[in-house]
Amino acid sequence: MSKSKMEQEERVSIKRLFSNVRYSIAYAWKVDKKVVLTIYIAIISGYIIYALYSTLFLKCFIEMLSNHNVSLFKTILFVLGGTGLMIVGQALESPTENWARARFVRVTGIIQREFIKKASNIDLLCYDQKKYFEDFVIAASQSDEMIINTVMCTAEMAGIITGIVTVGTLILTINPIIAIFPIVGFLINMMTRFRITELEYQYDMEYKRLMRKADYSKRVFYQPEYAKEIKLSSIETPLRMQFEGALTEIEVSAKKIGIRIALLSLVNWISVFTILSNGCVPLYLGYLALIKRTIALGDVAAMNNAQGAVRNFLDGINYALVQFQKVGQFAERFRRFMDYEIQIENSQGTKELTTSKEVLEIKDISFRYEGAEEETLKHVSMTVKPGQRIAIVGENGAGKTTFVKLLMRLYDVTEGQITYGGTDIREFNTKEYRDSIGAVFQEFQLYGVTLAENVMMGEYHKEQERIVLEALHLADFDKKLSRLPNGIQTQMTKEFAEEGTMLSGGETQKVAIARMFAKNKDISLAILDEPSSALDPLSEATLTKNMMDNAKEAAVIFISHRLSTTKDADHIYMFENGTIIEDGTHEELMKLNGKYAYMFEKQAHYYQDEIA
Ligand SMILES: Nc1ncnc2c1ncn2[C@@H]1O[C@H](COP(=O)(O)OP(=O)(O)OP(=O)(O)O)[C@@H](O)[C@H]1O
Repeated sequence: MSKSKMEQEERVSIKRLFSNVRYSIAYAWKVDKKVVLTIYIAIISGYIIYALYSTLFLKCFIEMLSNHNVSLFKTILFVLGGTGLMIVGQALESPTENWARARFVRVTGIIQREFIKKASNIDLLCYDQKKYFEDFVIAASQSDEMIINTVMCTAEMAGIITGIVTVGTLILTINPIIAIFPIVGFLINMMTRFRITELEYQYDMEYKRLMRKADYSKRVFYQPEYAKEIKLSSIETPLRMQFEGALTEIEVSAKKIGIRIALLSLVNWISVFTILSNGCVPLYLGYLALIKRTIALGDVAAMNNAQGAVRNFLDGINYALVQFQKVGQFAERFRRFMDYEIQIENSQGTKELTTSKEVLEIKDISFRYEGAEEETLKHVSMTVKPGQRIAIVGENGAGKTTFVKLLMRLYDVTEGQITYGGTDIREFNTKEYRDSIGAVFQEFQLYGVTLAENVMMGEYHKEQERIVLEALHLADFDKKLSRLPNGIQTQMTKEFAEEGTMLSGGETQKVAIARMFAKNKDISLAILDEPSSALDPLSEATLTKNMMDNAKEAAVIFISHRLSTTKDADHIYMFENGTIIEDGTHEELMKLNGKYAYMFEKQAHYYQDEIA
């Protein structure tokens, strides 16, 4: 996508900015009404007091001094009253803001929790959508601060507007022409400031996008799992080039935008605002008082102060508007993320899942990944009966993993239908449906929690000890377990604890397999996507047998590149380029003498050569 197109996509209309700000305030209000209300009351009161003090107070004070009928005592009392009012105003503003910021820590916590809840539940397909993924990353890092800033900046704006109305009323009652000076200055300043903020935002987005690229290379260099390969290969070169490229692009972008911002700032700085306010207004007031003699000295002082206050207020509004624009733009991403309607993961279903073993029917399904040019799976059909052992074989990229992802409803089919016991799987509650499947995928992770939690893939309670030990036993993990310092309570990975245990690839795969054994449920389908790729031959034989036995009457769908492990399957499907090109038993496929037979013989030859 070209850069200008990206910029266009990032641009948020004024109407949408307002709507985003309203959204953020409503969000903060929902989370903590008291803090929002206190901030508004304190900041608005502070501004009203400041407005009264800097205009009306001064006017009355000068009038009292020029009026010989007012006693000194009354004048002192008046000054003390005004000072007291100002102290109250400041006391309201500053400590309240500090209190609110401290209390916002709680609000931040609530926002982060809601965010994590949503993030942990989003559909897998979101990870494939670049735009959505970027919203996700940015919302994760900025959401809480953005909501707090929205409340603060709108409270400031409300306070300033109230202040302007207060001071403006005074100016209008004395001489409305004075009001023109700060307003003209304000309009010019506002336009330049708005453009500056827009450019800063563009730069910020560009910076974040490029830094993600640079950060990736940085991460690869300091994470231990990459260290070995980096030392033994030249992958460092393209990674460094990518890193350098990103940094250079950041510099170019900073330079280009920097010049534009500097020019606009100059206009902003030589501000007509200053010239008008500090030059023209005093001259005009002097002319009215000394030449025309239409206003009193008290009014001159009050008017000069009043227009100064308006100028300060308008300057404040300028700043608040910039903040307003920023928070409105960031809120756009947070909002898009929070408003995303989770489809698959939240699907509650309309049909009850049966507990009896039923037929799984794949009816002419096709699937295309988001943004992909062509379909990854094309018109695939198959019937899987309870207790059957089904093998899926095929070259890399043939679509085998994608197929099992569809069976688990990690994605929905683009065309066709998958039914279980005659019911479309989209009509079941997603969580319940997935719970009825035991799966081991070729990609697995070891998490920075205890071994027991890694096996249970959730909370672990003492009464589950037997389940965990049995699962690890079936996964051929006993030998390693006996050497772990705290048994199943051993902390895995070194993420949080220096004494955390690292496992080998094969050992980690055994833990992943143990997860399936620990599933304390009578599963209806077992999906094994190359579950033994990292295992030694002895472990592979033991574990394959254990997995098959554990599945009992459940159907097993088994993906493997080693055709020696799949040849005993009841039915074998050979995938190529997203379609099934051959299917049958091992004997039938060998007789067919097609692609399967060719691959099988090649592999058999390889094993024999190896043994010889
Ligand atoms: N998230 C994704 N977005 C877009 N395309 C994808 C995605 N995941 C996989 N693909 C593409 O789909 C095709 C099939 O991938 P899949 O992982 O299903 O193949 P496979 O048969 O399991 O391969 P292997 O034997 O290497 O594991 C590949 O060309 C891959 O690039």
